[in-house]
Amino acid sequence: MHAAALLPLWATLWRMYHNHDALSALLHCFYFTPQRRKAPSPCRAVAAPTSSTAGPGPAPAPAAALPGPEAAERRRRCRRCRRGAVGTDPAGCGAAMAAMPRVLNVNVGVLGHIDSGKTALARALSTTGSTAAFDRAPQSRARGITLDLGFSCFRTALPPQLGPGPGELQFTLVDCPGHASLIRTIIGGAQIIDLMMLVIDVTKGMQTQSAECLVIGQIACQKMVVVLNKIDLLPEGKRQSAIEKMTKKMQKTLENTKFCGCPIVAVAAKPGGPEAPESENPLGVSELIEVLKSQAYLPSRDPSGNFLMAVDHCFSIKGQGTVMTGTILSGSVSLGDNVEIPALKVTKKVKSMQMFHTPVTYAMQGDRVGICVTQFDPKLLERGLICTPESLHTIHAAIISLKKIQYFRGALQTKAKFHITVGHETVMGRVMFFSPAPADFNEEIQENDFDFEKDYLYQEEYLSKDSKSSEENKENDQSGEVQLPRQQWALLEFEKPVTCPKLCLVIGSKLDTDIHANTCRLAFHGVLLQGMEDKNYIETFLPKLKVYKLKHKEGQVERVMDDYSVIGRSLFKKETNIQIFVGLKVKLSTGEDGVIDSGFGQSGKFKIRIPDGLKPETKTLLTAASKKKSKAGKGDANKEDESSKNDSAQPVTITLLFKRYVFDTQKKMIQS
Ligand SMILES: Nc1nc2c(ncn2[C@@H]2O[C@H](COP(=O)(O)OP(=O)(O)OP(=O)(O)O)[C@@H](O)[C@H]2O)c(=O)[nH]1
Ligand SMILES: [Mg+2]
Repeated sequence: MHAAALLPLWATLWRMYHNHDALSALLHCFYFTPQRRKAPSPCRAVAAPTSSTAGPGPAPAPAAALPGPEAAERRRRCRRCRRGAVGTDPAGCGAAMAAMPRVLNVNVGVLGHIDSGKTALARALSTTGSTAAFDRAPQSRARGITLDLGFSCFRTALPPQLGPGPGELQFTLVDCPGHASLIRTIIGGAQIIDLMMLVIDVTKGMQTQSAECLVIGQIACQKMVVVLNKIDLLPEGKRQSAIEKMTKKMQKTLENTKFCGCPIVAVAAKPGGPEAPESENPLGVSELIEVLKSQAYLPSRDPSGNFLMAVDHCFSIKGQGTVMTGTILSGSVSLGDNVEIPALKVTKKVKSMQMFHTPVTYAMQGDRVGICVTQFDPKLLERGLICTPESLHTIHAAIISLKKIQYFRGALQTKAKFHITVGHETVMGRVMFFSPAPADFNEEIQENDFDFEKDYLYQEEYLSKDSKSSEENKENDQSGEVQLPRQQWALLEFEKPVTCPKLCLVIGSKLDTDIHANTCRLAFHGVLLQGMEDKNYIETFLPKLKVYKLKHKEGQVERVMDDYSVIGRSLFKKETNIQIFVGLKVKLSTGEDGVIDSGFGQSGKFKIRIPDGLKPETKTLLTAASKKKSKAGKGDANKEDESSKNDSAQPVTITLLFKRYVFDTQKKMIQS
């Protein structure tokens, strides 16, 4: 056909390209299933999420139903992706995107004990690696271990569970270090993954850091695949039976975890070890890829909220600017947006972006993206967070909701210091644990809120089945059962301020424990509910926190004064200012209610008023005791003192109960 004859057709297609509805109509004819073909124009009614990043969460509202600015924003985004950025559909134009070859991205963490072969496995699986992947950094090479997160990827065809249509699935592998001292980096890595591979050296089985990685996975990750590596080291004749034995062992280990029943795959990522030639083919890798495909899911992604990205690499490109690569943890980012580097208090405009080596104008939660800015020295930021300006807060203290990690052997005691990972930073911090008031032990868990109106009970230690106060509680409980609250909290006070998003993950650990001790260093995990930005939070913020200690004092009735008053002792010290206790209610062991009336004498004794009067039997009891005492004391002045010191000699005890709020500057005593 003559080229000139093609011109009208080309002009039509060009017009269609600039007319969203017409283009989708054309694409529908080629690609869509009958059900989808019925979908209305994508700009007016948004189809179910279909992009690389949209998840199975609630379907977005039709743009028409949205308030003015939001609908306008949708249309604006639609125009952008129509320009052809593959896999960048920001939930605005689902139908058009569904027709394009999609690239779905799933982030897979590679975690495990040191030397289990994580990097070898990442290398065996990947087709592309970032500059720092596969231990290419000089420091890593010199030490022969992974020192930082390494990123690499490979692509496969879309597995059936990820929907119909043309497309590819990209697995981004996040190779974590295994060395115990690098656990902070491992925690950071685990927070950006959707799926975890726990690499186990098949000749060794679970090791200390495999267990720690499993704990981190339980906290931060939804799905897991166990990879038994180095099967080439098993004697060929016994290989299969050894693999089966280890598989059973692992199944048992995982029985009580959320990964119970997860797939277990045997491989040799680098048969023959370091000296073997590169040409030696890994074993079991294609089976592993099939298992990974079967486990892949569309993680729930949300473009709303503030933009936050974990930057793992920063470099300059001559003539372009500085590129920061990383994973978007929340929200979304568009060309021209301002982003802040909070650690440096610097704000820059996004000049260009790339995803999967393709220029894009928009990216959202879960995407791996390179963001280019100008006039920024890459040496200033090797790793860290970037975000919507002023969306992160720098805090000196925080209230978190927390749970003890069951494998942590020590007690969690108030005033103890822990290494606290808040989001992506780790600092030392002191903790104070508190629980609901006993009447509220069974209250529903408040996931993302903290109620400052309520009263909370101070705890010397986190309450668990084996904690000291639980033991006491068990003794006092008639059924002998430990009563534990459904939710507990802690106040964290940091040694230096940390910058973090709201509601971020918090992990408390004892990283100073000997790394050769076979013990879990991770102590608790939780969610940050309230950060305190004011440096003077002790004066300005803490008084709002109504955590109380329950004070319990006991003394004895010394003698009866009259039908409506008794003298008490042994409740206060000689030097106590009894005046501040005047008016507080007490209870006698014989059942009468009393009120502290005044001090009595100089030795800490006091007078109690009994508004309803003493019972006759109490009077008899006390009079008999006084007679006995005075008989015993006759002729020996010291003996009265002796007997008054002997508590069991006194038949009637006095109990004083009151609350004192820990952060009340006036130290008021409160009784209900
Ligand atoms: N024989 C054999 N050796 C392997 C295999 N996979 C890894 N290795 C060797 O095990 C050693 C450790 O491998 P790496 O991949 O660096 O282990 P790693 O888990 O990444 O180590 P860290 O990141 O430092 O914790 C290297 O000498 C590898 O060559 C395997 O399948 N078979
Ligand atoms: Mg490694």
